[in-house]
Amino acid sequence: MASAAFFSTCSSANENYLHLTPTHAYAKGFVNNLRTSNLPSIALRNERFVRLRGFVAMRDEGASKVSDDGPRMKIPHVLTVAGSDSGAGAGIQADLKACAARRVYCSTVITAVTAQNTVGVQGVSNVPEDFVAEQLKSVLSDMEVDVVKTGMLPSMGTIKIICKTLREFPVQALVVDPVMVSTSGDVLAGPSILSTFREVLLPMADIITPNLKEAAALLNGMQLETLDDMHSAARLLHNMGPKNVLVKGGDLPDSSDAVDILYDGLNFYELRSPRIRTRNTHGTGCSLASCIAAELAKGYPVLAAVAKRYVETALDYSKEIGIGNGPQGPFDHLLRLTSHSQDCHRQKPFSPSDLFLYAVTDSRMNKRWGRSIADAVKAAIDGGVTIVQLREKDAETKDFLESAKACLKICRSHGVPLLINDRVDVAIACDADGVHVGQCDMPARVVRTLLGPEKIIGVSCKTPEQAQQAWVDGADYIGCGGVYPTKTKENNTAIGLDGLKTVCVASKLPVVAIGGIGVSNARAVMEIGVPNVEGVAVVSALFR
Ligand SMILES: Cc1ncc(COP(=O)(O)OP(=O)(O)O)c(N)n1
Ligand SMILES: Cc1nc(C(=O)O)sc1CCOP(=O)(O)O
Ligand SMILES: [Mg+2]
Repeated sequence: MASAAFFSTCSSANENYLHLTPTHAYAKGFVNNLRTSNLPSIALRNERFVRLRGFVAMRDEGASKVSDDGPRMKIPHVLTVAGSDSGAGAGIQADLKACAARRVYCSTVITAVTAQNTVGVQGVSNVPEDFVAEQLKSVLSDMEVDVVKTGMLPSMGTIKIICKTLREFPVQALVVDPVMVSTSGDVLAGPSILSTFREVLLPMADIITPNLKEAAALLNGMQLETLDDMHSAARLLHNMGPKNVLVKGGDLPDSSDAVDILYDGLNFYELRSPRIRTRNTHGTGCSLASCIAAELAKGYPVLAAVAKRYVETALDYSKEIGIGNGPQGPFDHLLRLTSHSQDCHRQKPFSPSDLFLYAVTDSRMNKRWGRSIADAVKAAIDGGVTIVQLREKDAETKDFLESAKACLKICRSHGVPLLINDRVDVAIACDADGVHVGQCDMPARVVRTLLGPEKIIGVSCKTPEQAQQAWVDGADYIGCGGVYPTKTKENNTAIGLDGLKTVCVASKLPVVAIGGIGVSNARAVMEIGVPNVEGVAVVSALFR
């Protein structure tokens, strides 16, 4: 039965849950209690970002405004300044789709219009520089842009106008994708702009994202053929002024992996992922840069923002689509173009906001209530949980697999991801959305190899070092706890809110807090003041 304390929480939200099952009602109580605390968390993200970037003043708009017509939530906003691609695989069109996929608003300033398809670029018409300036002013003077991302900049004048306008309307970050040559090999910005690029734009950039050809062009034709060459290029480009350099090694010969090098002036990070063999790679550079801009706009630091996984997933997903007859096709940014009839049976791409209310099942608790795992999961989803993990420590493998399949059906039909605790074999067998592993389970790096780029991987972490390793291993999020003492997991040390904060600050991945969390203390967890706490994971508060 639901407790009196619970109902007092609910009645404060003016809702009557007496007709609901306890799990359903408890989940609703969480959602109501946390929903209001999510707004400050967005505010804190923006505040932290401003601090990270070294700006003295907070933007005075804050996270949410209250006007006569109700509250207005601040939405992360990227402005892309780039060329239009009539084939819509790259340029402005790719940027819009990538930002939409990352759930960020995207406004556009068009610098050139290209007649382009999967064969190549048939024509280019530059937008007059004055009109680029006018578009920039229209957007920046009115809308609260967080991050500007640049793509095709066809003339020195255009580059100078952008830099001048950004000095007048400063934003939190500038992402520069130094587009010079299209994937088809057509020149989009000639050598005449190189010096302006180096001298004016690069010093203002928070991150630049050249591929090997672009890095070579910026470095006067330097040969880039090995990983060592990429390290040297990143260092030399960093000397030109950008705060971070991402040299993309997709074109590196003789490499089975796609390796990018990120250099922040202090450390090199080798970002390695399996090379995805597909013709549909047109627009990957624009999309990755937009994705980075989108994550920066949400408040993530640069290292976490370099979300290669999104582009990998989209490429992997789009291998079979056939658009156009040329050698390089566009990919499916929103993962919506195929499997029309089975939309509800396909996995959605992971979003950190999925972690908001994370239900972890417990076979003993379900048994005590005499209900199946699937019934428990259904009730939790009806109550508003945003992700489910099946943690069935006592179940026989065969029964676990059957339950997992039943739960997956329910979860997919509600758009809620389903993860499996510990058992990678069960996850593969039922095609679950991912796996959650602890420090004594299969290493996340091995799990990633087994599950591929599309699946969600979570790792339990109690220390900053473990959080760093989870990121290196290719996890999507970390579970951090126990925040409070819990009876659900034996011999589990509680790290408290301070311990949680220490791990979150070190983590480049989104975090879900776990351990002893209930309706009464969930808000305190969400409000610890770090931007990457995305939600709370609970067992007994939902299922006991
Ligand atoms: C979201 C989340 N965080 C942490 C854990 C704990 O995982 P682990 O340390 O592997 O312990 P067990 O759950 O396997 O006992 C979790 N399951 N979920
Ligand atoms: C499964 C689990 N992992 C933890 C960790 O600290 O990693 S705490 C925990 C149990 C959480 O259960 P409850 O919500 O009932 O306290
Ligand atoms: Mg485990």
